[in-house]
Amino acid sequence: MFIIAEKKHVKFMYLYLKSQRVKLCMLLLLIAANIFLQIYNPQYIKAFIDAARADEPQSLLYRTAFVFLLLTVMRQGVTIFIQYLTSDVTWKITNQLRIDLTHRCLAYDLSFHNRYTPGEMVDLIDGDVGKLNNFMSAFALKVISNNLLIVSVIVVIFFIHPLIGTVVLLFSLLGLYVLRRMGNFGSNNIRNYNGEAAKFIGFIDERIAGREDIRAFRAEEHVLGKFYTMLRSLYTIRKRTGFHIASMLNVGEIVLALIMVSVIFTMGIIYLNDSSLSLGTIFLIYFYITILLVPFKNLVAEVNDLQQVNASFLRINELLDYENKVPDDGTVTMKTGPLSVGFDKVTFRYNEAKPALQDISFTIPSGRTVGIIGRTGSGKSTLVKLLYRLCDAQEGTITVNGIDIKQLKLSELRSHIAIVSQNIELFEGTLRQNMTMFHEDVMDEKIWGIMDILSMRQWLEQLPEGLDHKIERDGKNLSAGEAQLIAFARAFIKNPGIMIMDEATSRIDPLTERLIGRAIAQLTKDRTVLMIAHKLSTIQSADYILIMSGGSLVEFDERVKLETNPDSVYTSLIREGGKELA
Ligand SMILES: Nc1ncnc2c1ncn2[C@@H]1O[C@H](COP(=O)(O)OP(=O)(O)OP(=O)(O)O)[C@@H](O)[C@H]1O
Repeated sequence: MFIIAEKKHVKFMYLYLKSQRVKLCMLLLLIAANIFLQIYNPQYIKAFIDAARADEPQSLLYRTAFVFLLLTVMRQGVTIFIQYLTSDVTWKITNQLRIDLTHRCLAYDLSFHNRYTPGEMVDLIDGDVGKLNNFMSAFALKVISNNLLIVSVIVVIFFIHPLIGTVVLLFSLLGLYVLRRMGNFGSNNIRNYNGEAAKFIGFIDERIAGREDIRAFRAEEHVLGKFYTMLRSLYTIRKRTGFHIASMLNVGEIVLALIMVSVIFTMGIIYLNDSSLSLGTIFLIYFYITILLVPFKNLVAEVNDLQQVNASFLRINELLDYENKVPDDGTVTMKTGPLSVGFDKVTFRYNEAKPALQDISFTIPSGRTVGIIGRTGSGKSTLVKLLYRLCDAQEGTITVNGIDIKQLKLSELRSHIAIVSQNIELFEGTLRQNMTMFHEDVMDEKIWGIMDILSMRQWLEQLPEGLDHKIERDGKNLSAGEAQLIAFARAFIKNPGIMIMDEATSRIDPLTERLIGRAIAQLTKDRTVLMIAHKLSTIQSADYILIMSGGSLVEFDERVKLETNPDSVYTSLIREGGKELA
């Protein structure tokens, strides 16, 4: 009845609290000891006052005062230990939650990533979990202690004087009822605020990442205008929320004041006058009621915290409950080496709009290279996204080595595929870590061998720290071409059965492109390769040609056959001198 936390929070926390049950039991024992000391200690004040009024020997007074002090110090010791244990447990739990959320963000499909910007995800994993951490740290100390303390104090007052106990109980119930009602009221406001705040962070994140284009195309005015509009909307919601919190705190204070006035000043004076209670006992009741006021005030503040945390809970739950459209329930494994790839009547839509891919069917035999061409937006990248299951097709089947890719565990499928694209992501770390993607078991000799194939030895040798060369965040201290060569090195190290090259040489100058032509030939040897290209010259030695247009497959056949067929789209492209397709 007194507990203000909601059932779903308790259930959610239980899932994470389970792993810390031993420490939690210790925590509960310590809280009980703390409350016992808090309730028991004032008895020595009563004993002291009554002994002083009864002219008891001074030694008894000293002894009573000493025990009171000793118990007070003990209580402080227990409180410090509770605080230590609480933060230890909550950090462990919330760190686990952070790991779970990050893991899910990485695992979720493309439509999830369409919905959340990176900034929003950061705000959720860091901001919302941080709020949860603060709440959970306070939970043991405030919610559990306060509720237990309220119950204990009321029970003790009841034993001292049943009528005063009943009045205190009634006021407490009224106060808690009001708090509960108000608690449900504000969480929508706070949820709105948090959602808008996350969007705002996402907006700043995106615009700062694009600062070079913003400056180059003089879009500062638009950015500042949007910044201002978003801040205004945040301010309006915050003002509404602030008013709600302030009014709630005031109502709490009024209820508390009512208890004070009616119980202590009225009833206390009456019973003192008719001598049915001693001064020590009246002081004891006064002391207990002042103890009671503290948890009450805390609970008022807690309702506010709880609203904040309720909104965070909702957002975290939304992320945890997201139905991943790429379920990872396959079990089949595959041999290593080149693997055939088949699409059978595949249709895929990103949203309700026109399908990005429609009724696509083709088979690439293992170890062969297919050059994929088509105009911008024709669906080439979507094709490969489906192959490594960034999203799943709504219709049709995709197979690798004759196995439906949904029957393979995601990690198994992806371990057989490497991608070299024009947008390589580099991470803060060493060159070695960026090439091996943090796999520490890759030997340096292997990396140097790959550098030779990519004609990068000279470049690497002139770096003072060699493979330990520090790459700055986003690879800022590398040129776009160097970054792309690192992407090639990654693919060589992974040594996959299927290679995807999405405009892989677009950022490399023609001389380097020629130099690494040999490397590409080696990289594509004994593998199945899907090579997306905008230039016909890039795919002139491919085994197969696949031409896309508006999400449909226009042509798929062996290159040699298409070249000798005067009616093929491929030959017409060559005839038109269509070296550039996009
Ligand atoms: N994440 C996404 N959400 C919604 N629609 C998308 C998404 N990615 C691509 N599309 C749409 O799907 C269609 C095919 O896009 P896709 O990126 O596959 O084309 P592409 O042939 O690879 O183009 P390009 O040569 O420019 O890279 C386009 O109309 C595009 O607008």
